[in-house]
Amino acid sequence: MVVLPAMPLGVDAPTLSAEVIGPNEHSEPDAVVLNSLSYAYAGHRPVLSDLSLKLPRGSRCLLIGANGAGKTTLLQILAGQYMVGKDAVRILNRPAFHDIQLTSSGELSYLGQQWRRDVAFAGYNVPIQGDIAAGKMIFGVEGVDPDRRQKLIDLLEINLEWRLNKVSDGQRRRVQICMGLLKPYQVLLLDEITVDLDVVGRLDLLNFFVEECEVRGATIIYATHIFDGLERWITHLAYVSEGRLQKSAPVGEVAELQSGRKLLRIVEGWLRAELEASRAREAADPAAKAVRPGAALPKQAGPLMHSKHMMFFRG
Ligand SMILES: Nc1ncnc2c1ncn2[C@@H]1O[C@H](COP(=O)(O)OP(=O)(O)OP(=O)(O)O)[C@@H](O)[C@H]1O
Repeated sequence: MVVLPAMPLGVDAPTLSAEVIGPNEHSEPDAVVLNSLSYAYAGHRPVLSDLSLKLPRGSRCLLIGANGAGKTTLLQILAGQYMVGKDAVRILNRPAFHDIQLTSSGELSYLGQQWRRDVAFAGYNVPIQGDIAAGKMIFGVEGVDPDRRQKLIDLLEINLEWRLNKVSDGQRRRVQICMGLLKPYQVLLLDEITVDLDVVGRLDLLNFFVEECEVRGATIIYATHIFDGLERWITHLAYVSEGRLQKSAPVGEVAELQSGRKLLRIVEGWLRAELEASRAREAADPAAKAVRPGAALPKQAGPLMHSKHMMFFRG
């Protein structure tokens, strides 16, 4: 079945002409599955508790939560950087941590905080502060489809002569994004990657992601605090609060999102309600602060530490 693409951001009419595929149109297993995932850092209370989620291929999921809610932690777990049970996190029906091929092949790509300092590509991190030409970095990646590479260079308006130690933050970020997208990933995890881009660059990139999902069936999870232009971009939403997934659903099933209100205002309402509830709880019982998700455990509370979860980190 052919499904018309979502209307690209910033333009008035659909521009994709290729045959496209929407979420749920594939017979393959879900691209991302969480089964009662819980996670605690060493010496801390669980930051994530009992998270379950299913994202079909082709979906674009917005990951929402207040500062410290656990978005980065969740993306890093999905990226296979922390060891969790083989069934707790399945990417393309494979265990995220244990199946090293997922990242080394580029099928699973994570553009996150470490990546904002370096370039993470197919599991390797390359420092990006040196006096290197953008073209040398981009063309240095082997096994890349030349058409895809040129498309990304054009899309991101990259000048191949740029010296990476002498460009602006936004220009450097464009090169990083290009590097991260060169291989045709199946699952892409984005942690606040568009903060430095100007509005046109950001909207063009978001439209490119729509095409990636609808034409290739790629799946994207995007954690951000910038909601401009995302109302028509997202297909699914996941809201993390108090260590749990408070909402996770296709956008069509989230009543507030059908109201026509700006996403910014809707999320503001959720986060303000969360903050007020937390303040009220802690005013009634000051000890509640000590049991917040992710709070440090008292030193003598060794038996509570979930140390078997925390011994392995793949940076
Ligand atoms: N290495 C660590 N050791 C212990 N606690 C950590 C570690 N990294 C993060 N945390 C804690 O885990 C919680 C979740 O952090 P995380 O970075 O995942 O949140 P976030 O939702 O991405 O926040 P933000 O929106 O500010 O980026 C926070 O309380 C944080 O202090």
